Amino acid sequence: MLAQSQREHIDHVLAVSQTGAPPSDRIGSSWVRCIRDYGLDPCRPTRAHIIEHARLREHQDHIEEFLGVARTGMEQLYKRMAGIGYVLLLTDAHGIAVDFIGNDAWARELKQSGLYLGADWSEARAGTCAVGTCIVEKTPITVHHADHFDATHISLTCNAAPLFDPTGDFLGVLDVSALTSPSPRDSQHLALQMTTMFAQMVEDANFLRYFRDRWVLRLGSAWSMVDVSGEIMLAFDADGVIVGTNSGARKSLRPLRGGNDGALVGRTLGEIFREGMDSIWRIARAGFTADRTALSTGSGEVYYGTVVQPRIAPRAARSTETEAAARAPALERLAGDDPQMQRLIAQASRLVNRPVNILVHGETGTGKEVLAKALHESSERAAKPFVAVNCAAIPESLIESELFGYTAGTFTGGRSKGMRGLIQQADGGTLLLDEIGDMPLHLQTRLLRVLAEREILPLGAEKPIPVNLTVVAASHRDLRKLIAEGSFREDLYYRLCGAILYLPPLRERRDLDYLIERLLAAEGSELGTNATLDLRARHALLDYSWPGNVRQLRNVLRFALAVCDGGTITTDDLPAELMSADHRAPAATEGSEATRGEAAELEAALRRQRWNVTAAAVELGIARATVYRQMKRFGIVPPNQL
Ligand SMILES: Nc1ncnc2c1ncn2[C@@H]1O[C@H](COP(=O)(O)OP(=O)(O)OP(=O)(O)O)[C@@H](O)[C@H]1O
Repeated sequence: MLAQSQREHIDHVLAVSQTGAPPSDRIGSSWVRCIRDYGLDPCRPTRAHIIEHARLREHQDHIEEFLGVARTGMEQLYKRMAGIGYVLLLTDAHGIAVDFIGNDAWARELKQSGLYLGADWSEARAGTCAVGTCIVEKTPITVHHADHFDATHISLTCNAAPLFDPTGDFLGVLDVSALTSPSPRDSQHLALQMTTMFAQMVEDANFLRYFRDRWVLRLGSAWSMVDVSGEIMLAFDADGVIVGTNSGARKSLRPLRGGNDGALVGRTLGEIFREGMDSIWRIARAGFTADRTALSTGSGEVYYGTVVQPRIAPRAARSTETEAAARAPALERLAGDDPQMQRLIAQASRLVNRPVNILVHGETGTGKEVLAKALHESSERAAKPFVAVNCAAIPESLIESELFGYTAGTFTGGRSKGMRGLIQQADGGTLLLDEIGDMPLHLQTRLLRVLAEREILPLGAEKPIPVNLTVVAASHRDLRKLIAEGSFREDLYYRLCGAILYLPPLRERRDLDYLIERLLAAEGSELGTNATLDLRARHALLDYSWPGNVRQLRNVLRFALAVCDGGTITTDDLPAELMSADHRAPAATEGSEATRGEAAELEAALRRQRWNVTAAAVELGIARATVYRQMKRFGIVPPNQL
């Protein structure tokens, strides 16, 4: 039976929803959304929905590392709010309560009202509520008593503030709620302020954890408060380039020149503050005890700054000349005179021997493994092992034992003896995890532990074994997209990408000539022959769009060297594909985009099927002959034939 107050509430919601609400009325707009967009019916009040334990675990797993940081903040906040009857919820971006602190004495009532672990407070499920509406609006909000859409919730009062991750992506919501409260909305003013303040503190703690290997410039408008509550935080590298910003920085800072787009990452601190980099290094050197230096922005704001030092100090900033001298030959050899590659080599040189994990991103065949190897060879770990694991090539059922190893007796039959896993084999050196996007979710969790704890537990073992390695992960897929789809763990992504290196596709490189010469010499010496290209053949190579990137170029040259007559490669020695107008480099827009997609899809299927052409043909639903034809067209060669 509905109470009189609930019936009146339903009539009110229906009336507002029919007349509509101005956009400035966040509660009314949400009511309209509930009916029009989510098809919720105010006449059918529904109890809070608590998801089952296994699903809750999945939601928690996705933001495991963040949960640890948030918990500390929540405990501090709870100490202040418990005495006045509030409980705390932390939800993920979907509105699922992944952490909760409340008074056990009211556990039953809290669970019934949905102020509990596992409750689904998305707007689409629960109607207008602090968490759900905060997720839509992305600003702090109080949803008090009859502001709620669903008549079941009108005795609750809830205050919510959004949480963003260090790259500015929405992460979840901090919520402070009570089962009962005084009627005036104003009674919630302080609770909302506290919620917003602690959300900011949790976000900033997460930011400092994430950028613990970087310098972080903290700024505040009050001189004496900067150390304890820097409102603005900017993480930067040895060149003063901004690599991360907190919400405060994104809200308040703009570049001195060149626009209002607010994008700060990638710019230097000198482009934001009038004082330039020298002042900032002075603050960094001075440490906590010395005077804070004032920094002013383009809009005339003055902030006081302090610099948080990296956990392990990266090398000090270097001038461009010493930088060039410091470049390692193994990295230098990767490219000729191409601006994108030169930038990448400079960036990679700075990463050598730094305690950061590196993520290499690039299309298939662009040289991700070659780059990882060059990083390894340039490092002080060069004499130690370099182990490359292709996560897409190992069948899912074997990845775990291959990576982590197993003790004797774990398996029977051929594998009864026990084996050191690939991670352990890379101990002291570098582990390349190629096609990391293909790693199954449950192994991502185990890998995360290896990276966090620096130890592994082989299958069947009782005690973990310490490991010391540099991890380079590589992918041709957009990992952020995989995170959004739920197939890649966000916390693992953050662990892996201490730095991201983007390898350009071959069609964008201006050093094709250099690569042709290098590969021709390398392949020639391997085949015990040498040959030069005639003019037409060289033009054909230079004009082609190379959907299979450097790998395809290498295969084409190897083939040409093997078949050419009399030490000269002519167009007759090149695949017909290179002469077709479809693949001329200037036309490398939409058409070749599709072609590259095809090449990548074909290669991925072949890897999944361990280069069994028949199985790949079945998977793709095409004839075997077509697979062979396309392999030839894209220059895809099985590893054992390279
Ligand atoms: N800079 C380079 N110089 C010489 N050869 C290169 C270079 N980059 C790539 N190659 C050659 O191209 C081929 C593909 O390189 P690699 O395996 O590193 O690419 P990848 O991006 O890791 O490919 P995938 O995405 O398929 O794993 C290899 O045969 C490699 O030797």
